[in-house]
Amino acid sequence: MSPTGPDVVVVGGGAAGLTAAREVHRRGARALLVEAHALGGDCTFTGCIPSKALLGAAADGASWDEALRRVHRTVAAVAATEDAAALGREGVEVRHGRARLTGPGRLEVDGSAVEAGAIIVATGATPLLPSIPGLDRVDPLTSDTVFDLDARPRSLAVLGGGPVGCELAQACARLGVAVTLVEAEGRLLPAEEPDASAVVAAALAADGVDVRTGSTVTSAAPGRSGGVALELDDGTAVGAERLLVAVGRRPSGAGLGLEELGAEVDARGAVVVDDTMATSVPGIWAAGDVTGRLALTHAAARMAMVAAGNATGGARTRLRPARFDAGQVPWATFTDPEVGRVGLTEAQAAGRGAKVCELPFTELDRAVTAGRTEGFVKLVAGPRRGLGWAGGGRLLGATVVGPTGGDLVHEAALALRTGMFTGRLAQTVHAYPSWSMALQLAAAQLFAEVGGRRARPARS
Ligand SMILES: Cc1cc2nc3c(=O)[nH]c(=O)nc-3n(C[C@H](O)[C@H](O)[C@H](O)COP(=O)(O)OP(=O)(O)OC[C@H]3O[C@@H](n4cnc5c(N)ncnc54)[C@H](O)[C@@H]3O)c2cc1C
Ligand SMILES: NC(=O)c1ccc[n+]([C@@H]2O[C@H](COP(=O)([O-])OP(=O)(O)OC[C@H]3O[C@@H](n4cnc5c(N)ncnc54)[C@H](O)[C@@H]3O)[C@@H](O)[C@H]2O)c1
Repeated sequence: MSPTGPDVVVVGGGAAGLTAAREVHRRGARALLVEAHALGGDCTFTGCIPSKALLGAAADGASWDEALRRVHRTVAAVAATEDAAALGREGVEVRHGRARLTGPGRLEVDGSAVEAGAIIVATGATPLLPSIPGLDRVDPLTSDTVFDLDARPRSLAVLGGGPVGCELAQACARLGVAVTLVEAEGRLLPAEEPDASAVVAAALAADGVDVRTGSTVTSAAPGRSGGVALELDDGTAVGAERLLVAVGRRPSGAGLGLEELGAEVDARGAVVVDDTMATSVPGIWAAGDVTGRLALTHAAARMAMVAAGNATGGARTRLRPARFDAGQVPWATFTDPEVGRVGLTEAQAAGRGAKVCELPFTELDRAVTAGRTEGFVKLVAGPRRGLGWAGGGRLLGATVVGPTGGDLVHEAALALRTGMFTGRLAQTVHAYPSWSMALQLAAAQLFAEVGGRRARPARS
C-alpha cells in the first residue's frame, strides 16, 4: 500500500466505481475516486434510472412532457445520493478529472501525478454506432442523448431489438410516438428464450410498434421532407422524424494507458480480467462494463466488490481470492411484460441431459384473475453429480415472463446460487393466488404430472 497517497485509486464513478470505492473504505483502506464527469455514470444519467422512469411514466399514461419531467426529477434525486458531498460524508475522497495510468501504482489526473497501492479501472462503456453509410448525416440519437429530447418526435425508428431498443420502443410508443423497431436477428431479445421474444414482440405490436425482425439498415439519409430516410436490406424503407441507435455498447478500456503498461485490452476495447477481476498487470484491477462482461448495474457492483476485496489484500491473504461468477447473475428486461432470466436457456442446457418444466400463465390463477395470461415460467434443471435426479436435480436456469417477471426470477436465482435441489421450489408452500406460485407449479412437474404437464427433455 502507498505510504502517503491513497491505498486504492478507482478510475470512473459509475455503478462499479462507486461500489469499489465504498468497499475499499469499508475495508479500512483509503480510497480516491476519480471521475471525469458527474458521479453516477450510465445507470444514473443515461441508463437504468431514466429508462425505468420513462417506462413508469408511460405505463401511468403521462404525456411526453410529464414523462420527461419525471425522468429528470428522478435522475436528480438519485444523483444526489451519490455526489461528491455524499461520498465525502461516507469517507471516500473524490477528485474530478480524467485519469490516465502512467505506471504500476501511478496515474495522472488532468496532468497531476497521483500514486496508489492499487488501481481499479471502472471506466464503463459508450453506445456503439454501426458503420452505416449516411448515419453521420442524420444526427442519430443514442441512450446518451434520447432523454434530452425537448419535444416529442412524431415518429422514431429504433435500430436494435435488445433490452435498450425494446424498453425505449415500448415507452415511446406508449407516449404517442409512432415507432418502427428494426432488429437484425430473427427475433427481438435474441439472447432470451424464443418464447420470451415472441411474447415481447406481441406486446410491442399491441402498443403500436412496427416490429421488423431479420432485417437491418443498409443506408441512412436525411428525408426529403425532413427527418430520416432508412433503407433496409429486405428492400423496404422506413421514414421517421428521428433515429435511435441501440445496437450495443463499446467498453471504454482503450486509451487509458493500460496497453502501454502491458495490460490486455481486446479488440472491443474491453479490459481483459480473470474471475478475480485482476488484469494481466499486478496491482491493476477492473470492474463493470469496461470488462466486457455482463453489462448490468448489479453485475458491475458485484465485480467491484470482488475487485475491491482482492485489491485491498484479499487476493494475497485469503486462501481463495473472491471471484465473480456471471452464471449466477439474474437480469431483467423491463418491458411490459418483463422478462426475468438467470442461468442457462433451454438451448444452452440441451446436450447436458437437462429437463425443462414450463407453466404458461393461462394455467396460473393469479394471471387469469389479472387478465394477464401472456407470460410463462420455464425452469431448466440438470442432474446432480453422484445424485442424479434425486430431489429434482439442481436448477440450471430460469426464465419468467410476466408483469413482475424481473422480480419473480429471484427465487430461481437463490435456488441456483445455493445449488438447491429443484424440488425445494415444489416443496415450499407458496401463497395462493400469487404470481410466484408459477415457480412451484413448474418445479412440481419434475416429480409428477401437474395439470397434464410433466418435465420433458431439453431441446436445442
Ligand atoms: C438505456 C439503458 C438502460 C439500462 N438499464 C439497465 C437496467 O435496468 N438494469 C441494469 O442492471 N443495467 C441497465 N443498464 C446497464 C447499466 O447502466 C450499466 O451496466 C452500468 O451503469 C455500468 O456501470 P459502470 O460503472 O461499469 O460504467 P459507467 O456507469 O459507464 O461508469 C463509468 C464512469 O467512468 C467515467 N470515466 C470514463 N473514463 C474516465 C477517465 N479516464 N477518468 C475518469 N473517469 C472516467 C465516466 O465518466 C463514467 O461516469 C442500462 C443501460 C442503458 C444504456
Ligand atoms: N433491463 C436491463 O437490465 C437493461 C436494459 C437496457 C440495457 N441493458 C444493458 O445494456 C447493454 C446494451 O443494450 P443494447 O440493447 O444496446 O445491446 P444488446 O447488444 O443487448 O442488443 C443489441 C441488439 O441490436 C441488434 N443489432 C446489432 N446490430 C444491428 C444492426 N446493424 N441492425 C439491427 N439490429 C442490430 C442485435 O442483434 C441485438 O439484438 C446490454 O448488454 C444490457 O446488458 C440492460
